[in-house]
Amino acid sequence: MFILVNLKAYDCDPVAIATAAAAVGDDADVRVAVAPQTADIARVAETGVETWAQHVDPVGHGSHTGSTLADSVVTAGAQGTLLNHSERRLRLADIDAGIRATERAGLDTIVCANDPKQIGAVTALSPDMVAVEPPELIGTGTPVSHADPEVVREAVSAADAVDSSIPVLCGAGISSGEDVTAAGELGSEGVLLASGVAKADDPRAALADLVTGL
Ligand SMILES: O=C[C@H](O)COP(=O)(O)O
Repeated sequence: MFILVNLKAYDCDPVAIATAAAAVGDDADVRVAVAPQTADIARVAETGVETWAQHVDPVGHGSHTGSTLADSVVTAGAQGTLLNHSERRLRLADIDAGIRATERAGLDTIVCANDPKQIGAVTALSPDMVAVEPPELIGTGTPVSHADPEVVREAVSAADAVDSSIPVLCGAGISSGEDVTAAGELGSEGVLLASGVAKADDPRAALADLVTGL
């Protein structure tokens, strides 16, 4: 299982969480990555944890004030980026252009989608991975793997029908090892989570709990 912790814009210590994530991942031999704010990518990457961007813009070098380039996050130390997160929606053409920009930069992509139909559509654009996240469960602490297992199963089927080589992750409300195990049993090859770690009183303990069943 791949565990990607998205720190969003939460008021947390990205370096402390990254350091803990690297240690927990190493100890458990589980792939654990952290997606901090863009401005924190370099110092998070310096901890040795696998580092992801939360978003890049579908543009190259040029007159694009305020844009985040795929090349720039690679230079800062990112290995991959989320695209089309529920809180950073893109038009289909921009998702496609974003994936092409990441390919040129050598950056992996996880394209997020709300539901199985959208998962089928974005899988057709050939990202490295896709992630299904029902928006109504994001940040609730109610795990998608328990609250809506069918959406995970159907997302896996929808992606498989288009390209079975593209792994499907799920996210929303995931906060425990039990949730991660349940996600795996539904066919998910990873989880995308945020508040369960970023808002935890003890993020290291929260991270350790995530890998307990793996
Ligand atoms: O990127 C992460 C997802 O939006 C899930 O967020 P959450 O774990 O706070 O529900």
